[in-house]
Amino acid sequence: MSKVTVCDHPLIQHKLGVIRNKDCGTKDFRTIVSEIAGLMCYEATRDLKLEDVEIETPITKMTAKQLSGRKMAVVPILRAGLGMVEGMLTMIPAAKVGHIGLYRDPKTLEPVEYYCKLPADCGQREVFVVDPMLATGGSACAALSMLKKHGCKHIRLLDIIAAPEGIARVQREHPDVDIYVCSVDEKLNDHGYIIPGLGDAGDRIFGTK
Ligand SMILES: O=P(O)(O)OC[C@H]1O[C@H](OP(=O)(O)OP(=O)(O)O)[C@H](O)[C@@H]1O
Ligand SMILES: O=c1cc[nH]c(=O)[nH]1
Ligand SMILES: [Mg+2]
Repeated sequence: MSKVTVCDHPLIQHKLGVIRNKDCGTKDFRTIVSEIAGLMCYEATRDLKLEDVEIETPITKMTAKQLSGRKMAVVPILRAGLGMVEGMLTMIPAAKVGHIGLYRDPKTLEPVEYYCKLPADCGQREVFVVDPMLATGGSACAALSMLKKHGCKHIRLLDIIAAPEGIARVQREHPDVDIYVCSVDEKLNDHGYIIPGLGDAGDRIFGTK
């Protein structure tokens, strides 16, 4: 069963409070989403493997550490997930970036696919799927299925805010995928929006409403 980690670091929780506020404008919203993504990346990479490496400091020889596990990839779910890419790459600059285009049909709430471009070797990589919102879980589950069809076997899902319904669906359909969130909110409203949430993340990042 997917492990759910709530990233409860005070800096993350403070920043989350700022972007939830309806008066937070596009510029600040975009900047802070990126900052939160960087901090979430720190939590979501905590168990990466290290190996010893012999180096020489300006003073003496020593045994240092370096990452030894799989190479990494960041995969945003378009559009809102794009807001988390830069923050992720500040922490893991060598990661490749794939893109999955999905939007949620406002009437049916079903995800509609419109784009998929992944690194050729994504099956060998540790994949970090990023999207600020996990609501019904339809978009995340569709993205995870697309990645698995392309051979990805080691996937983690990072969402800033999740509804309990979305977490339950990912756990049911993709029990091998661990989930990292900053908050598990109360519930969904009749239109599939997270309560209290922060509204439409894509619109707030790109200023489209
Ligand atoms: O869990 P779900 O019920 O599928 O909802 C979550 C999805 O909805 C939002 O995207 P949206 O469809 O608004 O597309 P956008 O990023 O282009 O705004 C959000 O960024 C997720 O991808
Ligand atoms: O609350 C929600 C639900 C889905 N997508 C969003 O951007 N916000
Ligand atoms: Mg949207």
